[in-house]
Amino acid sequence: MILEYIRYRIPESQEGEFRAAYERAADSLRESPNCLDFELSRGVESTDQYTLRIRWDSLEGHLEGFRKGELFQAFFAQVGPYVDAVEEMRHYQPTAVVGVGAGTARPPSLYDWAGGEEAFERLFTRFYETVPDDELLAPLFAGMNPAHAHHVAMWLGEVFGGPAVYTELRGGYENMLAHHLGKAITEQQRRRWVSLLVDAADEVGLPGDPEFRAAFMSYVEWGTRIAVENSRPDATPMPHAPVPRWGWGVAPPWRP
Ligand code: HEM
Repeated sequence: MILEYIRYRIPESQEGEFRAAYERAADSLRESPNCLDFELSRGVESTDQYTLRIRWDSLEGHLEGFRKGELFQAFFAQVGPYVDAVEEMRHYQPTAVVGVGAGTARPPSLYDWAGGEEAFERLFTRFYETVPDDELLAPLFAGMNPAHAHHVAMWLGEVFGGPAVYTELRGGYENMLAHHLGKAITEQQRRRWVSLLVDAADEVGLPGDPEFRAAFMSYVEWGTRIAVENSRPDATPMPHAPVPRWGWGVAPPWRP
């Protein structure tokens, strides 16, 4: 990703036409697959100053993709008359100094909302207490590692925004995948796994609010279906992938 800044000085007499020209030119940016986003802002202290900030996918994306493509012609047809008013036109590379201020309201992670590490331990301890009594799941987990509940709690905690302990201590995605390979999990077993997990979530008092449960279930649906796919004898799963980081989706618990 690369940032482009174009700074203009526009006399008051040309301001209206300049802004109207940019409104038309903006269509080319909106249509460009190389453009991530953009904004034109006007100086507060010096109202004749304008800055256009464009985030491009890459320097090459801007110079080769956009500049040499048809969209640029339409763009330039609008803003070309203001070339002489350009004071700076440069690319900038973002640094590691980035952040979101406290003024931007963000909900806590799903991990914190659930109650942190202890909540996931409770959940999977209870869940794996019920598994040996289940006729569909018991055979699959017959030789289960005694620390299995703890390991899956670590995995889920990491997925839901907790510390990356499964990655650090248990080998991340690759190890989780290895445990599912060749298991030939059936759809009935998957459904039962989900159903017992929901029962356990209720029994151990995981938050029951619609927002949390919607996010929780969305991961459980996704994750169990992937487990089934990867467990097929003829599966060719991705050998490497990051541990997913799940969020609230379209229904966070509160809004600014
Ligand atoms: C969201 C869905 C799932 C997640 C996040 C998940 C996660 C995990 C993880 C992290 C491990 C490895 C634990 C370790 O490091 O020792 C594991 C192992 C295993 N999983 Fe899953 N799993 C999911 C779904 C399923 C389903 C649907 C089944 C079967 C119905 C299943 C059956 C197993 C089995 C049999 C093992 C090996 C247990 C052992 O021998 O220790 N998993 N799972």
